[in-house]
Amino acid sequence: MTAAQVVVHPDRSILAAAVAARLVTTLADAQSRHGEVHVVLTGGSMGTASLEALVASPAVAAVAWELVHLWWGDERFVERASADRNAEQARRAGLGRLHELGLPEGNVHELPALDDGLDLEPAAQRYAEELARVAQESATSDEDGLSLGRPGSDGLPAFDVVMLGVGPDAHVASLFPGHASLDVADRTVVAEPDSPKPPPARLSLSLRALCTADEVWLLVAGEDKADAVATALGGTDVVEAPAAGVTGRRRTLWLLDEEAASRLV
Ligand SMILES: O=C1O[C@H](COP(=O)(O)O)[C@@H](O)[C@H](O)[C@H]1O
Repeated sequence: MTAAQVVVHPDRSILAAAVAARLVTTLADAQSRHGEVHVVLTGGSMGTASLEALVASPAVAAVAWELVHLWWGDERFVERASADRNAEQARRAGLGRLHELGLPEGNVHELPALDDGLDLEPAAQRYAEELARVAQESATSDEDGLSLGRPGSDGLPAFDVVMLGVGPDAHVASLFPGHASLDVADRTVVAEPDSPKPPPARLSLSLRALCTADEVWLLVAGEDKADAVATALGGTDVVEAPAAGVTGRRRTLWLLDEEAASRLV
């Protein structure tokens, strides 16, 4: 477990630009060490704003997008084309630009949607299988004995960066305060049938899965999140503030705007 580091930016648009710049640098750096990289995206206000800033930045072309895999930390279990879906919001934020730069369609790993014809639990299982399949492939050597990427652990690819938004109730991904999904330690993907924030049916990476990343970045802007930030960083229990329980193996970064940081002491 790593101690949290806090970086505060003046406002949400500078925060989004700073996240985009940090992502480009972190991925280019990671690629110089091990080629293939795995990033977990977040939905929500800051996830979308950061993606918009990323695709608008000339520096985005510094990443070898053909070697990037994108995952989602959580998803709303609604129809694929619904504007409620984090993946659809990412498409609307300009994900297509990354495909123009070489990101293969097959490297964008969306969580299952309602119209895939699965119930919630089997849908969670299907994403767990997708994670395990790609983890296995990444660890496999080609004919020259070179592996494409790094071996992951426990059915997961080696996540370089996990990005997470934080709700006003201190939820992350679709892990909500007091919910049973927080206790799941034996699965990488959990089903949440009763989210207090609509829509109710959701899928989420488990807390254990999120914490396998090299770097976890919590992206938070706005005065309405100030209490959640202060509570999570103040040492509150994970059951009360799920955001308090997510840490990266090498780094845990809280990237805030001044409003979100306003109640930190
Ligand atoms: O429901 C969700 O909420 C969080 C935070 O969203 P925000 O709009 O309040 O920033 C988000 O990170 C998560 O992915 C999403 O499903």
